[in-house]
Amino acid sequence: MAIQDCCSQPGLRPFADARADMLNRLEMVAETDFVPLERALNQLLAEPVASPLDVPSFANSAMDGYALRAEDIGDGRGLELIGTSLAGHPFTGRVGPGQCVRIMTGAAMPLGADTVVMQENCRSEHNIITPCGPVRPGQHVRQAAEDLAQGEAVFGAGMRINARVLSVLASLGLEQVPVRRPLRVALLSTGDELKEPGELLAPGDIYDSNRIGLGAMLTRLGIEITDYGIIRDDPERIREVLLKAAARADAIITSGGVSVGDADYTRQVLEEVGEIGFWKLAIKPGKPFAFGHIGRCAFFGLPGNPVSAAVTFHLLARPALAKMAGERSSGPLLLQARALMPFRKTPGRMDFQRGIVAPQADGSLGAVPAGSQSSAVYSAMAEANCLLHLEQDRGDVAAGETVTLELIDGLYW
Ligand SMILES: Nc1nc2c(c(=O)[nH]1)N[C@H]1C(S)=C(S)[C@@H](COP(=O)(O)OP(=O)(O)OC[C@H]3O[C@@H](n4cnc5c(N)ncnc54)[C@H](O)[C@@H]3O)O[C@H]1N2
Ligand code: MOO
Repeated sequence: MAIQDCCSQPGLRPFADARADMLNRLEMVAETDFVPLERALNQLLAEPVASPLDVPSFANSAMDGYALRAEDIGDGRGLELIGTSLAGHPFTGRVGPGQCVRIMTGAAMPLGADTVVMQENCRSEHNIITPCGPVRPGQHVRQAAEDLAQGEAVFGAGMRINARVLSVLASLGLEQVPVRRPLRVALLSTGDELKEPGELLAPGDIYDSNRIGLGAMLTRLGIEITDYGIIRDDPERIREVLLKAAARADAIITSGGVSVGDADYTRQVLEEVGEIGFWKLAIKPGKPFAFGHIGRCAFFGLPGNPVSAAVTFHLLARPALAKMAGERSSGPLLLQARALMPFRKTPGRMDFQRGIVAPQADGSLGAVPAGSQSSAVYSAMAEANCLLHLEQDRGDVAAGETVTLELIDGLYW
């Protein structure tokens, strides 16, 4: 049975409460840019989009075959072939009684015709086409405005422009898209032990992995990053950089130096040059996460441990940035799965354990821990495809219990 440990630290802020408080203190940075379609990927729509045209704008065939009049079908008689309609080259005449037109997929329906029969279902002899088998009136015709009608609302403001949204915008013929001005985020790592990949490590050094990972996530969110690199554990230097960054960024994201160690200066400097909204949450990983402001610039101090940095980015900084950017988001889709193995959990902090979830033979979802749950072991995190949400006060999870999780595969990290 799990027991309350001596370090559960009462007074830590519960996750949901801190998150709501943080979101309340943030305002949207609403400026609009017009960008060409090719540069709109990953940006947020700044205005609602209504369709400027009917999509499709003309009735067209869904199959290669023959366009004809449904009323001519039924007596088994052949139809006279009077022309061809190709995609981009419509037939300009009219289909009259007893006539048909050869038509290709995407080609405009000729005047007079209302139905298409696939070529596989027709006999063709000396310019006479005889449909065989049953024909449903109107079959294989894509009607004008079947997808979108002119003036119809297509997307709301704040929609993220992914590849699918981008394709729809292109189908509307839009060349320029109104997008929210990308957020400007200053990114830095703190720590005397940090080296850039490629540099030689002195005893006690490690490579800075947080900044590259956080930068990748920010890039996927369409954010403009100013990279301040690795800042050594020197309060003067940290102060200088934070003030410089705050003067031009909408938000600053740091990693490291937010705990209680002798060289943990980040939070201390924040207190001097800005204000702390909160510090220390009842979450694992990520307990020492710090949120605040330097002037109008939001500040997110992520813990240095790599898993803690990534998880707090996802749970706290990401929704905060979404609010600031005016993104319409419905939050993570939480799923239920069966624990296939026990998960160790100490009551006191909400635990976002890294797991691997997969469908089982009976169709239900089953989850196992993705290796080590240490907040310093990022390789296990890279293996994971989900984050379990284990409530603050609960203890160990027994095999067979139902757990709540969110998928992380295929997102921006
Ligand atoms: N006495 C206590 N010690 C610690 C506590 C506590 O409550 N009392 N909290 C622990 C928890 S939980 C965390 S999380 C860490 C967070 O510490 P900091 O945010 O101050 O981070 P650092 O001390 O600077 O670094 C922690 C760890 O992460 C490594 N690191 C730092 N930056 C990077 C980077 N950019 N890339 C890769 N790895 C990085 C660093 O070398 C340390 O190993 O504090 C606990 N301690
Ligand atoms: O919260 Mo720390 O992030 O447990 O390692």
